Amino acid sequence: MAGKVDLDGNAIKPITICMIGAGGFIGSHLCEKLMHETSHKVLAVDVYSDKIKHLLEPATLDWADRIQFHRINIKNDSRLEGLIKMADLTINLAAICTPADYNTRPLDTIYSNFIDALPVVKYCSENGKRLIHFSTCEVYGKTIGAFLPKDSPLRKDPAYYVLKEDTSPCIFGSIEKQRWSYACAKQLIERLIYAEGAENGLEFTIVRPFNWIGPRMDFIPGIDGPSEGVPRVLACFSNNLLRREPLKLVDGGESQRTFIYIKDAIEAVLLMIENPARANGHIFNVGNPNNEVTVRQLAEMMTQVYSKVSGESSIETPTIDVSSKEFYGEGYDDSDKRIPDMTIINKQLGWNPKTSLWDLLESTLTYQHRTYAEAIKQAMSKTTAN
Ligand SMILES: NC(=O)c1ccc[n+]([C@@H]2O[C@H](COP(=O)([O-])OP(=O)(O)OC[C@H]3O[C@@H](n4cnc5c(N)ncnc54)[C@H](O)[C@@H]3O)[C@@H](O)[C@H]2O)c1
Ligand SMILES: O=c1ccn([C@@H]2O[C@H](COP(=O)(O)OP(=O)(O)O[C@H]3OC[C@@H](O)[C@H](O)[C@H]3O)[C@@H](O)[C@H]2O)c(=O)[nH]1
Repeated sequence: MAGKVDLDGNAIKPITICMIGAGGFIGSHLCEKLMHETSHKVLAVDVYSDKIKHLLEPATLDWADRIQFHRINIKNDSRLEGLIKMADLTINLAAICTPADYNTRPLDTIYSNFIDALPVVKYCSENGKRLIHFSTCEVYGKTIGAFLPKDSPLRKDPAYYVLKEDTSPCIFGSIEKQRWSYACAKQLIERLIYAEGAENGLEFTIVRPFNWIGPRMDFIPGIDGPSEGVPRVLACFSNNLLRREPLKLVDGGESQRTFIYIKDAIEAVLLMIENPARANGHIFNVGNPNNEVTVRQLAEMMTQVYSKVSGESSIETPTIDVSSKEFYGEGYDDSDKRIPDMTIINKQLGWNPKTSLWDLLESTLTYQHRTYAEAIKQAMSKTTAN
């Protein structure tokens, strides 16, 4: 790693990073990248470590002295401030961030995304430490175009749907649509961080991920993680494919998303870590505007790709429609369309995503098949035997 330079040609000095939520999907990929490709140290904070256990043991690995796991719940642990003080940079990924929770556990969602993040911001600000905080593309809510008549030609005008960090409004539904509890809490913590920057000089970067997907995302119900519960769409559809059951399309699967491969997105985060002068004070969209599909198209593509990687033909009825009330319960609502504007990240960090949706699904579903197919077969044959 010797001789690595930043985007301005300056030598990159190894730093210590306090990574909160390091045991999650994004955290596990970021830890991997930092261990494999840099000399930085990581103080990894989480309540779980399963997704990074390959980086923590055995102690003989090349990077054994560069990663330490701290099993800490940041809600109530006095060790947090000490760890932030020991580090040069704090990255906060900890959150409840699965839509099935937003309307069914709104209090936990708001506490997790706002109240629990407050001390992290405060400790960074008081101790003069840099903070990279993970927000979400959900802070944009719905597009302006969603409110135009269905046949309006303006719906085709990017000015009505492309989401820009510095100009797009944040449009949420009514309070009884508790889906927006998450987006609203994330928006308020963004505003607080921004205000700490403006009034107290906090050095911060805010990341708005647009549907990052890949291996280790969420859990497969009944196999790992909680036995009950609804993960995000990649894991829901993977679970259906593995069990040879129809993929469920919520409210017709008409919502649109842009999906980005986790490994492309992690490149962007590493650039932020290693180029503070270019990243501080900015909010960055991180997504792939070229990978847009409706959820129905995603289901069709995943069905095709899974057939290819598993060698199994698809089932006769690959998808079924379900209402959002049936699937998520009362108070669900949805983002209609999410296309990130890439101007700011392009200008500041020269970053662009690379991987097509087909390619990222192929590598991700190969991983899902390899990791889960056997365990699912065994679990299903046990159920049939009982
Ligand atoms: N994956 C995406 O596409 C996406 C999109 C938008 C925003 N984000 C944001 O990025 C961040 C990481 O997302 P992810 O996809 O890796 O989710 P994840 O659920 O896999 O990871 C979050 C991690 O935080 C940990 N955590 C939660 N509360 C904690 C607490 N009180 N103390 C200690 N650890 C705690 C969890 O155990 C988990 O390991 C979140 O803030 C999320 O809102 C992710
Ligand atoms: O089985 C399913 C699961 C999900 N869906 C639909 O698929 C779409 C995507 O759902 P996801 O669960 O991946 O989550 P969303 O894209 O709505 O939100 C996510 O966005 C960014 C992050 O902040 C969070 O990770 C999460 O809130 C939604 O329209 C949802 O209704 C299905 O049609 N069927």
